[in-house]
Amino acid sequence: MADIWQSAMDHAVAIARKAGEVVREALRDDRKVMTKSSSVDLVTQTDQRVEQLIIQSVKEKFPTHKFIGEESVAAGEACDLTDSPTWIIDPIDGTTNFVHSFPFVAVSIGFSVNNQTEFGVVYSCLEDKMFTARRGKGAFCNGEPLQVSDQEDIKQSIIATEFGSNRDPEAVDKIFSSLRNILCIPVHGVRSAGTAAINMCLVASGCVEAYYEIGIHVWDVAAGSLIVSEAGGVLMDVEGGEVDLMSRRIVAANSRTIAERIVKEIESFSLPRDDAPTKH
Ligand SMILES: O=P([O-])([O-])O[C@@H]1[C@H](O)[C@H](O)[C@@H](O)[C@H](O)[C@H]1O
Ligand SMILES: [Mg+2]
Ligand SMILES: [Mg+2]
Repeated sequence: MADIWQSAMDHAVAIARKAGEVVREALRDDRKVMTKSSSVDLVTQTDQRVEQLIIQSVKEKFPTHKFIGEESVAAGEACDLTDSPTWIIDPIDGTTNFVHSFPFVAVSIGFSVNNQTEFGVVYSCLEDKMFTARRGKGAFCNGEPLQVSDQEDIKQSIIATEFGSNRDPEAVDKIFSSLRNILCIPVHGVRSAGTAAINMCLVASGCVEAYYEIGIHVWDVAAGSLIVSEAGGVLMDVEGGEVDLMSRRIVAANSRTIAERIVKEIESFSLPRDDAPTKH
């Protein structure tokens, strides 16, 4: 049977590549930096321009589809995930990297129907790596199949995490306490790419055993989650239950063993959900 979402996925790949060109060009120019929720939550005109480019081109081709876009939500639109086909867009994942020319920046596009992610596309613009996954059909990087690491020993593992843009001292204490616990297991190392989407693609590629973070948003991880699971990995909440993409927290790992081991060391906390009715 033909795959009914194949043309949407092809479109996502084409538009992510185009968006990546815009990002690469913008890196050559001066970047005017603005802030959103705090002085360290950055946004540029390129984030906004790329999001509009993606939304406009999808609207032309799929006029009934819905959107959750990082910059549209920042501008006051609702973050509602219904059963309708919905494109979940992070136009630049790694805006702080982009601002500083730190060379990991991604365009992330997830596509959800009936609350299930059907495909995910993460384009790592500066590495020119196109990560894709279609539900039930595997994950790929530039067309080559991806497979998570088979390392089950946490002491032989590299773990990725991020500090995010939360500077609330209580939250920062918990973030550092989790990091300390994990480092002292001890693990081989801890890494931060500066983008949730690329961290997840590193899990899918087998370069790091796990990635966890509290503070992400649905657009950071919608595409990456499918890429991880289709590469054979697992997703979990930081307290060990089922992952909830609206809950702002995630563990993505090569295996249940590594995910559960990390969960034991994380000092969890909660943030307002992305779909909280009072948030916007
Ligand atoms: O704002 P943005 O650059 O799209 O996304 C951020 C990046 O993925 C960062 O690595 C992560 O720590 C934050 O939690 C995200 O919000
Ligand atoms: Mg992001
Ligand atoms: Mg972004």
